[in-house]
Amino acid sequence: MSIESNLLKKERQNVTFSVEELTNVWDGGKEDTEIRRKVVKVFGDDPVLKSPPICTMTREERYTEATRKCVYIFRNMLQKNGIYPGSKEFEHFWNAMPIEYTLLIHMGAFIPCIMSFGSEEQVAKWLPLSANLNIICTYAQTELGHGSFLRGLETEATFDRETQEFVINCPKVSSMKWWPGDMGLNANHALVMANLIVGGKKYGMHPFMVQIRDLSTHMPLPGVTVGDIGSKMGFEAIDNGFLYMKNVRIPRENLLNKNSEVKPDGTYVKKASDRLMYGSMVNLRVNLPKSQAIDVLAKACTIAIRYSAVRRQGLLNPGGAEVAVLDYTLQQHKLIPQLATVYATKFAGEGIIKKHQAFLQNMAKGNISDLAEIHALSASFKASVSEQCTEGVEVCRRACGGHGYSQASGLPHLLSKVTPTCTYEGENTVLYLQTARYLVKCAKEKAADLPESILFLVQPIQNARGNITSLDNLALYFKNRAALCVQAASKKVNQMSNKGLAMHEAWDKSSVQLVHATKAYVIQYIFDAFASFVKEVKCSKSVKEILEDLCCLYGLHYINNCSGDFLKLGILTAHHCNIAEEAEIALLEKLRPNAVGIVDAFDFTDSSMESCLGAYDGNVYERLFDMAKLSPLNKEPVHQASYKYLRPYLLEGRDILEGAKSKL
Ligand SMILES: CCC/C=C/C(=O)SCCNC(=O)CCNC(=O)[C@H](O)C(C)(C)COP(=O)([O-])OP(=O)([O-])OC[C@H]1O[C@@H](n2cnc3c(N)ncnc32)[C@H](O)[C@@H]1OP(=O)([O-])[O-]
Ligand SMILES: Cc1cc2nc3c(=O)[nH]c(=O)nc-3n(C[C@H](O)[C@H](O)[C@H](O)COP(=O)(O)OP(=O)(O)OC[C@H]3O[C@@H](n4cnc5c(N)ncnc54)[C@H](O)[C@@H]3O)c2cc1C
Repeated sequence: MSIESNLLKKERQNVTFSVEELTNVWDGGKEDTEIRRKVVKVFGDDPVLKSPPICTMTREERYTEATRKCVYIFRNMLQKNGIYPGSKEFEHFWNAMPIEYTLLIHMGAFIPCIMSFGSEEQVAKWLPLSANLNIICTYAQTELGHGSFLRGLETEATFDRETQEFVINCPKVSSMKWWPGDMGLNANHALVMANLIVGGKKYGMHPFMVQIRDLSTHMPLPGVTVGDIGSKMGFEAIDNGFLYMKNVRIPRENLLNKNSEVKPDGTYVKKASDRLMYGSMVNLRVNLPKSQAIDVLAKACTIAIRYSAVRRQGLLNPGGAEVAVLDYTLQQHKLIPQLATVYATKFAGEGIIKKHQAFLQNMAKGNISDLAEIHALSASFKASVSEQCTEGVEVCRRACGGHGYSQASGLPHLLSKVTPTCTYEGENTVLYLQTARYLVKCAKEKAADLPESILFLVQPIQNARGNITSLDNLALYFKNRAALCVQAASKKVNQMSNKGLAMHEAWDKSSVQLVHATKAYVIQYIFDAFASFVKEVKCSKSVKEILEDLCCLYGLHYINNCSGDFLKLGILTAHHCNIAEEAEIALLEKLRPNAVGIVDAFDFTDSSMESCLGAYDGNVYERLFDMAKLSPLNKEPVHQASYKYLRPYLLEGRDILEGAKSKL
């Protein structure tokens, strides 16, 4: 056993709580852990799902492998193993997916969209086809020229009464669809968001099913230009695409018409609120953060903490032995708060998923009164989580020194996976501003008219009592700060408008404060949700203590990073800030011996991380060397390029050196 493996073994011997129990808490119960492990094993044992490490493949190979595996999973594997929609196993299969997969937009965005936008007949037609991969469909909303401002989308769907068809057109280059996943190469259909035009009148954005490729040859249909947008910062396996449509005709029935319809005579019938058009985005903002951001940070923490426990560099005691870098307070200060972020966002996110499910049930009964709240909450939650996780993964990557820059560490892949979560599903700034609109409105309401999650905005500020680092007091500081920030931002909008600025100008001039206030609001939500979870969760004392410490650390780390704000608003004094700083450092020291145990509790398999630094056995140096040997550049002992371009000069060098030798 290598020295490094031994070091990790010792770390595990010193853990003071049951790792298995924390895994159960993380999964939502013992039964869930068992089911997740069963599904992960099915995937892990299947030889068809084996591929070379992603860092040894070209983009084309990665796309090909990811598509091959996905088709196998969705057409054969799930069925063969009884993993059906609605089953507990099905809930866990995304956790077990290979490190790269395609068809996420088809399965994760298009299918929910067809359910929320399609009539019963349309769902009956398209759902079985898409579930069986008989059609592959993308969600084509963003255009080259517009992504955030949806009213600016340019693609048109004009009703032709004569032929009972819609004619789909991208009038300009900037109007072509750009970015949708699965669109460039795999999709033969697109759910196109286009401006509906009937009899010269514009009705705004509507969803249309458009066939873009021939079903037998897979060639683009007449009027369709489609392809891959090229290499990006990450997402190498995914065929994010462009789609340029010129006079593409589709039948009238292809307008997804659950919420609105065009009758054969051209009458437009609106059946539900326009806002429901945005429902698909709320769905993704609620559901994607866990798999695309929180789990990604959890993996980065696993890699960085295991590696930091075996990486020895420098001395803590003069004359003593070299120490693991995790023993430095500064390394703990970088990494352990990231663990707290993983826990806080995961459990807060679960609360939002539940709220969204309740909203969907009410919506099915025709009640959408909670839409504004769930939109505001999901928009700011997605923005905050994506930001926190992206920053966290980069902290983890840099905390691994030089090896963190190597693809073999797995960290660059995780960083490039999490970074676009700040952009897709709504650019973060734009989403914060959406929530700000809601908060400013709520701040003017009476308590009786507000949902519980927002009541604190209009209630009197309460003073903290007792230990300033108790979870109750921390929750109070976050609430007070959010309330004061929202009030200050609203006041600024009003002052600007009272000075004679038009409302949109007043809004723009106050937007820095508005976004700041929204961030304060969503952090208080996340902290409060995590603290409530920690209080209520049923588990042993030792696991509870870990969760309480992580929750407290989440709060203190945040407060210490923006203590100026708490001081400025009069919520904390300089004395409080000093106590908070010392309390954070004490918590780091307390959590340090359990850090490896806490990441072990995430229970990631080595194959789900593909990291030489983060594998369970800690054998980092052998793994790095083995991976380097697999580099395609090392296939031959002499690379053709060095031989071809360098050899003439090397020969000169040889002659000079040998000449010098003969003169000696
Ligand atoms: C794996 C990767 C997958 C990636 C996939 C993608 O990226 S797919 C592409 C992802 N792309 C994006 O995510 C694009 C991001 N852009 C957008 O979502 C919208 O264009 C916008 C919301 C920014 C503005 O839209 P706008 O200018 O048309 O609207 P407005 O500001 O005038 O507001 C009108 C009213 O509607 C309300 N309302 C708005 N949204 C929602 C909602 N979801 N629910 C409920 N309500 C909502 C809003 O609060 C306001 O209410 P108020 O105050 O009047 O009572
Ligand atoms: C990996 C990836 C996958 C994607 N997948 C899909 C997909 O499957 N389907 C799909 O339809 N789209 C997809 N997209 C597109 C994505 O949804 C858009 O890129 C996103 O909505 C942002 O829009 P934009 O690119 O137009 O940015 P812009 O809106 O042009 O943003 C540029 C800058 O302007 C700022 N800005 C914009 N509006 C305002 C405002 N009102 N106030 C202040 N600042 C503002 C933004 O904050 C940002 O700093 C994907 C994108 C990526 C990166």
